[in-house]
Amino acid sequence: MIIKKLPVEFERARVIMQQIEAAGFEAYFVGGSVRDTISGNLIHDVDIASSAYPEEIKKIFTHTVDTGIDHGTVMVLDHGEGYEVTTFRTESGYQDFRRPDSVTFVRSLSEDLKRRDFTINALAMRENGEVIDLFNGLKDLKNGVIRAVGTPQQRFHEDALRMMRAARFASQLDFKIESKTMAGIEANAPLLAKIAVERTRVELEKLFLGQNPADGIEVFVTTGLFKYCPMLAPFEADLRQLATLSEWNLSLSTEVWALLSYTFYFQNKQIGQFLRAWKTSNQVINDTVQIVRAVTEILEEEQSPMMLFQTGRDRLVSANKIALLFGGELQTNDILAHYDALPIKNKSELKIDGKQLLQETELQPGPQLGTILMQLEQAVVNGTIDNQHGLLIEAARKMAKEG
Ligand SMILES: Nc1ccn([C@@H]2O[C@H](COP(=O)(O)OP(=O)(O)OP(=O)(O)O)[C@@H](O)[C@H]2O)c(=O)n1
Ligand SMILES: [Mg+2]
Repeated sequence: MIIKKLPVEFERARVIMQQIEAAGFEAYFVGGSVRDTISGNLIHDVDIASSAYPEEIKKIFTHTVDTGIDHGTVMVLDHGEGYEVTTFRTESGYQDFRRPDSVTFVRSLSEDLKRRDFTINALAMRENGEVIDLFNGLKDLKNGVIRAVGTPQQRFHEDALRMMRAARFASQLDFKIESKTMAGIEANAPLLAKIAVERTRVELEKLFLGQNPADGIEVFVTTGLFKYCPMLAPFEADLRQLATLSEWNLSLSTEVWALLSYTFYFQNKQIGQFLRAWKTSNQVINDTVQIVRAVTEILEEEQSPMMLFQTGRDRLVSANKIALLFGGELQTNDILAHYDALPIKNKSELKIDGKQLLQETELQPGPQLGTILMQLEQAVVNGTIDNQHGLLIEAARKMAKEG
């Protein structure tokens, strides 16, 4: 097979490949970009594999950066773009199921391709668009099949994350996993526990953000992979329930965590524990807490002004996506119209602050000051006091007297 019209990302990289070839080495496009081009999807990063050793690549090009020299990767800089060129390699001695003990550089493309995870990811392409298909990857790509290269057991022992990748590709590409590969995942699922949680997290997020999350989740649960992920083991039934949902619409990783937290009925504290176990950022934890609370209110059709205010526009959009998955009936636009009609959107818009309260009323520094500020904010958000400085001072004096 020859791909006649290459995406622009490849066109730009061709010059690099031609220079490597002119120096007497081989160079191929490999990995996801080849797979995605053949199946007509957009590509994001172009990976190049070469028979040249890193030192040889560095002699060919003036501008290079050692981005992963130990693994054989050098970045070649060309007109402001960077291209990762990785030497063909085999990896040996996978003691811990995740990182090879040593990387051996080789001169042969087939040695390199046969240690890749799936046939659809083991395609290579010359700079002229000619596809090299040593493992029937093209057929699997056409038929929508995820099949390990060679023996599944070996591939998953080399890197147990590949089992999550299989579930992720099932959703992302809407492909089916071939039966021996599936059996290999079932048999080796416990090895996933050895993988750094950050790596697993990325795959799980991609799974939920793919074309067919229901099928991806089905694989994740049926193979037992979920049992070897932080805090998911008790939730088989809930995960299965998720696999029955349709009209998937998530687009942000935070939405994935909010969906899971909502599904498992986690309270704020549990959301924190859950997401810390998955090593997400504090930002994701905060957003998730707010989104889950909003989903609950939206589904109960009681959107209080304070909830809208505290959730904020972007998180309301996320929350309603989750509510819609669970049969919510509110249009996102209607919720946003309510939000947009709030008297203030942000604390800083309140026409009073602590300093002014101290200067213009008899209030003293201390907890009462904070309480009164909060009550004023609530009153303005709920529309019971207009956001005017004089009115707020007056209300604060009254609160101070009553309090
Ligand atoms: N655990 C892994 C990770 C990657 N690869 C190989 O390295 C390539 C590039 O890896 P990566 O960019 O992580 O994945 P892609 O398949 O390119 O998918 P994506 O589109 O998400 O980048 C893969 O296609 C595959 O050939 C592998 O064999 N085993
Ligand atoms: Mg890639």
